[in-house]
Amino acid sequence: MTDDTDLLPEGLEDRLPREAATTTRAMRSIQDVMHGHGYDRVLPPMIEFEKSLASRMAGIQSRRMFRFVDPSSLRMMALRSDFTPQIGRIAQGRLAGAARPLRLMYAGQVLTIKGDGLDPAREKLQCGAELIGADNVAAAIEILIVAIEALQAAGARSVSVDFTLPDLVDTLAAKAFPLEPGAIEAVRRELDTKDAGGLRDAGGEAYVPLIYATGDFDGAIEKLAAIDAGGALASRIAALREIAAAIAPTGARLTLDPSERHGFEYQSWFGFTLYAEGVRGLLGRGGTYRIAGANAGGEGEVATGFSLYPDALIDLIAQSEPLSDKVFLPLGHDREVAARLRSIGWRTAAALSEGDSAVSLGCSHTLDGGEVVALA
Ligand SMILES: N[C@@H](Cc1c[nH]c[nH+]1)C(=O)O
Repeated sequence: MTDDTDLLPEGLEDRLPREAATTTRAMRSIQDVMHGHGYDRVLPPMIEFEKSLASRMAGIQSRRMFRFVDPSSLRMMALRSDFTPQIGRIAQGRLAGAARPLRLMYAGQVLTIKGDGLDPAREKLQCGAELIGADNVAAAIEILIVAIEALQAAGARSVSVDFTLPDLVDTLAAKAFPLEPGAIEAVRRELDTKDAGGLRDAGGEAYVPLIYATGDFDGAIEKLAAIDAGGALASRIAALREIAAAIAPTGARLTLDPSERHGFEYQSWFGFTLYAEGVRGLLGRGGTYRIAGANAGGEGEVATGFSLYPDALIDLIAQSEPLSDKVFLPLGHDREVAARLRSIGWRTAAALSEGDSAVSLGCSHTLDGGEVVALA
């Protein structure tokens, strides 16, 4: 019998021991990589003022955040839907005086009111790293290498990286391919759907070749370079080539979709999406951006970072990860021997009554006269 009190709302779920064990292992592997590259972990709260989450970077929408009035302060609060604005707040707040570049990392859960596209999950694991004070090619290369290594350490196979230029339309519209102010949104929309006819109708004829500059990086970047935008894209193309060459040794497959902007709410000149073989949907996203703050100047402080969303990867690999061994401790066992076993890495499960056995407690081994013996 299941009654209402046993149900969870749509898009929320429990992870049972097997998946939870893989979650712990994968999150640890990811954090070990970020930590190894010099990133320090910070732990922001789950909830904060809506304003500070939504105003830190241009383009953030609080529409998808769970929001409510704080009964105590009577101010509008929100549950975090993304760690990055919180890291920005910390970097611009208590760590405003810390030396730059500042390397911070985070891991935890984020929540949104609605799932994203085909993915109904409203709560997700998110972990990532932010490099604050730099948004140049060197920063982009470091961030990408850390992200790819972290995914590989978590167990992802055949990682692929899709590059994008999040502010491409703004850059081109500024001079090379001018657009009526009212046409910019329409051109962005038609580029999203890759509709050449719609683009022409919206007055964006010059933007049509962008639709075809997609696919495998080497071919697509040639096509992008062939678009004569009066030099407006030259430095970006050179930067993308440099980044691609630098991350080639990771073995990740590279693609380019210069006008892709889904999920890139606040990124600036450089953005990327991460995928892996067998994993449905994206595994991560990142890029360059600016953080607003009283000390950051009118333009904001530059930064580069990435976020991983490892849930789908965990679901894929949990079934094939061996459960760790466990030693059954019979009634009356020697507690010192058991403590010594744990200190060298064994897990133990002790009998509480005569009825408990190695099998009923799910053990792989048993302690027999001071010796660890594998169950037949
Ligand atoms: N937080 C962004 C990715 C990102 C991190 N840093 C810069 N961009 C996201 O989840 O989409």
